[in-house]
Amino acid sequence: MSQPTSGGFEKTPGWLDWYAGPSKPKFQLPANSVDAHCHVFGPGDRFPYAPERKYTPCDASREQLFALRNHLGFAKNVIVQATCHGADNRALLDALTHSGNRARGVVTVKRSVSDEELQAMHHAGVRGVRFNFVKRLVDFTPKDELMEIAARIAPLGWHVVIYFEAVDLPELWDFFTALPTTVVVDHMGRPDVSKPVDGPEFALFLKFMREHPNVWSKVSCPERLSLDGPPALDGERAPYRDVVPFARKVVETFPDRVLWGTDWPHPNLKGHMPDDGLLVDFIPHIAVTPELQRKLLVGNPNRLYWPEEIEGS
Ligand SMILES: O=C(O)/C=C(\CC(=O)C(=O)O)C(=O)O
Repeated sequence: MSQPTSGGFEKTPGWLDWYAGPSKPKFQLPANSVDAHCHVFGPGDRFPYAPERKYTPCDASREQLFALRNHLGFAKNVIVQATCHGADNRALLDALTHSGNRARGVVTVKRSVSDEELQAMHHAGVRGVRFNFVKRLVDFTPKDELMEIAARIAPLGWHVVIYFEAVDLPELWDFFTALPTTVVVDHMGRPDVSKPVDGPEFALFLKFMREHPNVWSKVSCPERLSLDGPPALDGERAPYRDVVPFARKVVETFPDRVLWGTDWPHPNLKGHMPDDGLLVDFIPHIAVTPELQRKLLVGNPNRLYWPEEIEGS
């Protein structure tokens, strides 16, 4: 079924819509599990896509996200601002305020954001800002602007989410290691999984995490990182084998600093659109014991995004 893009927008040619009718996962998520990386897109007629965007997606509303959450068995979501909405966080904030305290957010802001706006975002459930360094997705923002934003959100107890590709880590190292907050890396810093897991490129990423205890990683997006699949489709029980050693290494080396998310609605995939139920079934391949699974899906995300519930318990 083709998904619409409302508001007079036209999807980027070749756009793959999110997968309607995902399977029910066989892996039963532990109680209070968090999908810690997902997005909402529009709908374009209510929340227009940003003029500076590099792609136009199909709509993916909060109602559809929350239906997927319930279908897969997650209790909560962390909604991350995607670049197609630029620094206009209204779709995300609308989703948070309609989540019944079951969603937190990570926004994109400019240095012109006011303290009052930051406070209002905090009240809505925002707990982080995202700095995106993937060149096909964003125009360059000067590092001094980003550092200024990091300094302003630090007193709110927020963290910084960073998105970059593995080859760019050396150049970004000094900036990342100077950030004054918890730092959460999207998708393990996008390793090139054709390279060895014990080779120098991934060793640098592991060193980044080992030497900086404030750095966390999402071990998400095997469907984005995999080079030879097979895709999580048509009941495939062992997808994305080439990503498993990388994600397992991070989960087992840093069990208290890893997060997992679906990345629904999976922007910019080219080859296939995964069945999100089968993506959940990927989790036990990378977190192989119940204890690792509980940390990845429950303990870590709740500590970062809902600490008040843990303190109050
Ligand atoms: O969904 C993701 O995490 C990855 C994205 C999209 C994105 O980050 C964005 O648009 O902000 C990608 O690699 O195209």
